[in-house]
Amino acid sequence: MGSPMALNLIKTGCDVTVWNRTKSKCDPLISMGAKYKPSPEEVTAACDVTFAMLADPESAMEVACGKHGAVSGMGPGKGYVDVSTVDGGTSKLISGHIKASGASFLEAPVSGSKKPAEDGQLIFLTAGDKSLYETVTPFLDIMGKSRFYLGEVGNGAAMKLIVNMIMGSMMATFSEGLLLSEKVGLDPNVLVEVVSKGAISAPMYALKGPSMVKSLYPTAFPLKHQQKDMRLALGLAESVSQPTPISAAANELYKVAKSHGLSDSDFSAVIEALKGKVQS
Ligand SMILES: NC(=O)C1=CN([C@@H]2O[C@H](COP(=O)(O)OP(=O)(O)OC[C@H]3O[C@@H](n4cnc5c(N)ncnc54)[C@H](OP(=O)(O)O)[C@@H]3O)[C@@H](O)[C@H]2O)C=CC1
Ligand SMILES: O=CC(=O)O
Repeated sequence: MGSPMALNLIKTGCDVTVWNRTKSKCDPLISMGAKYKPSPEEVTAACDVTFAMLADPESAMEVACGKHGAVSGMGPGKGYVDVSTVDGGTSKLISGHIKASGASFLEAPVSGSKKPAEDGQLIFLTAGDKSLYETVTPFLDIMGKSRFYLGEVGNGAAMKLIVNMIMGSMMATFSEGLLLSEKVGLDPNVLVEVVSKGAISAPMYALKGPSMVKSLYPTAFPLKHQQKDMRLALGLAESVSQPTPISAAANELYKVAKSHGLSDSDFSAVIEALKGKVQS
């Protein structure tokens, strides 16, 4: 996600400096004009605004607050925008460290997958320092099609987790429908078409249904990240005693799919967890 987002900034003429743990993934961006720094600390020291796109709460914390992390290069007048999908608690911790340096913080997880990231069509769910939100609006508008400012840090994370909790459950029940249709002698491709015509139509079903029928799961949104989001959303629900039995059941399916080696496949591979025999 970070690569296509950075690429869109570069293409529109922004002065972009990049870092990634695996340096080779920066090379295409460098060849497009990005500068490179060898640590998060050196990126934040060199830039007015830094966007961070990391896998999960642990990596977001490490890159922000670890040795040679982003916080070390921050200071008054600078801004840190974390676009990773993490829980509100992690976001608040990172915010606290960034703000202690005198800098501003915005959480801004994104809705939309690999293709929307490439096309500059992401949806930003932001919360935190309003002045930083206003400063980075031109950049958000390059990388995305919509943006929401949701108030205090934690609200952006919560919105993102709720959206992905719904998405994960939708994908799980869609998988059940595809397999059931096939078992009762219906063509699952026709089911995809029928669904696309009615009130429950969703771009996700039309996009992923045909390849799911062929047992193909080209990765847009890795299954391991969908399961992470289900887990974090269930934690959020637990914190306010909100029953979420359907999402809890769906989460179990993603865990089964992970245990069958499908972590790096697209999250639509959750359908494999419902088959008698699991592909690897
Ligand atoms: N893919 C999608 O469709 C969407 C993803 N998201 C969210 O965006 C985030 C990124 O997703 P995506 O790009 O798909 O994930 P990837 O797994 O492709 O990328 C994860 C990134 O995190 C880095 N990373 C992981 N662990 C560490 C660590 N310990 N220290 C430093 N860097 C680390 C990786 O570095 P390295 O290259 O070295 O492994 C890589 O740059 C996730 O939070 C995901 O939930 C949100 C919307 C859509
Ligand atoms: O987080 C995933 C997405 O598609 O949005």
